[in-house]
Amino acid sequence: MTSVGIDAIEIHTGKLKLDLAETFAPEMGDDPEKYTKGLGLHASSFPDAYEDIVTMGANAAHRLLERKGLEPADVGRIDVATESAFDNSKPVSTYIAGCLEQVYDGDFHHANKGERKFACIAGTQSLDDAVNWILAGRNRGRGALVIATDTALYARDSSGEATQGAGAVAMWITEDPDIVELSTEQGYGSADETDFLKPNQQFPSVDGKRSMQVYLARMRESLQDFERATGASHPDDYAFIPFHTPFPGMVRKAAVLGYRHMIRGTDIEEELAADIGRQPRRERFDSDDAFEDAISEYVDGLTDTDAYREWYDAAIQPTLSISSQVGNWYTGSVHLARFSALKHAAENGIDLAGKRLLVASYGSGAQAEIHSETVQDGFTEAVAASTIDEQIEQRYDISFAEYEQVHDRHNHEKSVELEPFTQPDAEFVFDGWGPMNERKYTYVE
Ligand SMILES: CC(C)(COP(=O)(O)OP(=O)(O)OC[C@H]1O[C@@H](n2cnc3c(N)ncnc32)[C@H](O)[C@@H]1OP(=O)(O)O)[C@@H](O)C(=O)NCCC(=O)NCCSC(=O)CC(=O)O
Repeated sequence: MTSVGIDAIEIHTGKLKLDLAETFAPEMGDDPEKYTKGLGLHASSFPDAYEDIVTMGANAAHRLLERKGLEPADVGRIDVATESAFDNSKPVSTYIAGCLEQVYDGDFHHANKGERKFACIAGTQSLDDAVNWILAGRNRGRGALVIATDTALYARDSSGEATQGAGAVAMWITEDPDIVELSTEQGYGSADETDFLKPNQQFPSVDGKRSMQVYLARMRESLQDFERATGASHPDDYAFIPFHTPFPGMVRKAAVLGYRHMIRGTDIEEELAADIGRQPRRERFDSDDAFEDAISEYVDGLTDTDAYREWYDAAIQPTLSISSQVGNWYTGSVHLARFSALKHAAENGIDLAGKRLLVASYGSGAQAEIHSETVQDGFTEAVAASTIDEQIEQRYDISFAEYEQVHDRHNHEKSVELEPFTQPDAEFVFDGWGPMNERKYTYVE
């Protein structure tokens, strides 16, 4: 069967940085370790005054096309995933195509453009659409540009303010890809939930604690569904497990439950039995509550074992490095997690070619999806070309007063002017409003 997957990835972070421990925590009256240790977050990225979901997506896509030497004629689809759209009709992909047409001779009139919405999982769904389009043989030799772009802002003085972020991930989907090939097997866990939603409002209504439970429940269902297609999973099957990462602390909770599930009935469970016993089995308990208590106790013990720690440090921790510096990018978040892991492997000489990743996406409302990916020979070179470290390093570090202005600037209900903190350089910028209330963009040399 044709090998289809991700051939190139480019990332654009919002150019401003809010330091959560140094700048945000003191203003909130919080211990900085709530952020760095509890949530696992050091900083959030924010868009500067001239940035938004279109500029971030277009700049990531432009760098990708340039690096791969691609022209508009090579692109058969532009799929944008976002939950920060500002238009209920005209998709963000048309704005991004309009930006790119300013800098290329050709146009994208032949390219199918769309916008996917299902909270954070829409990025993975767009990837899926692109892969299926190629597998169906409808691409006529063209590739698909998939762009996940979001500005994750929460209402001021809400608890979600701790987990904000902004940026875009552009992915190039082709046959015989350089980075990863996607499995055809997938598992889903999907239910009508009200954990996090934005009913015609910019900032989410979110029940943070409940959203954590919904995340874990849907992840469990999707892993079970995946295993119906593939058979039981074992921790040794996967080099890394990139999760959707609203904040790294969420992944910590999901990882230990996934590990418990995967070791049940295996050699690892047997080896750990002397220390922490075997996993509680439901049939041995009189009530659900008693069973749940026993599971909690087992999971607490499991978290402290060397076997678990070593697995977590090798398969999970490397997926969190970018997220911990930039916060939640919603649709882009799981794709940052995959990229962090590949970057870690490339930088540490880990030979991943032929090894597999288990990619666990999630979107509130709520759905989880799990599939596997096989890393390709060209991954090291593809990942080494990224400028994400420099971008993170070069962000302008905002004060709390500046943060308040930036939040207002990007609040759709306020029209606040703001002097940029950074200087645009060879990139697309927001350039005001057109006569039909459309946003306008220019390329700054
Ligand atoms: C994550 C939050 C619930 C955190 O809420 P709170 O502000 O109440 O924080 P909290 O008190 O629970 O503390 C957070 C963690 O830090 C720990 N903690 C607190 N103080 C600490 C200290 N001094 N040292 C070490 N750890 C500390 C707590 O025990 C807890 O970990 P522990 O919990 O281990 O005890 C909130 O920020 C939030 O609602 N964020 C938005 C979440 C969201 O977007 N959900 C949707 C996900 S899907 C998504 O991305 C959206 C989509 O799909 O579209």
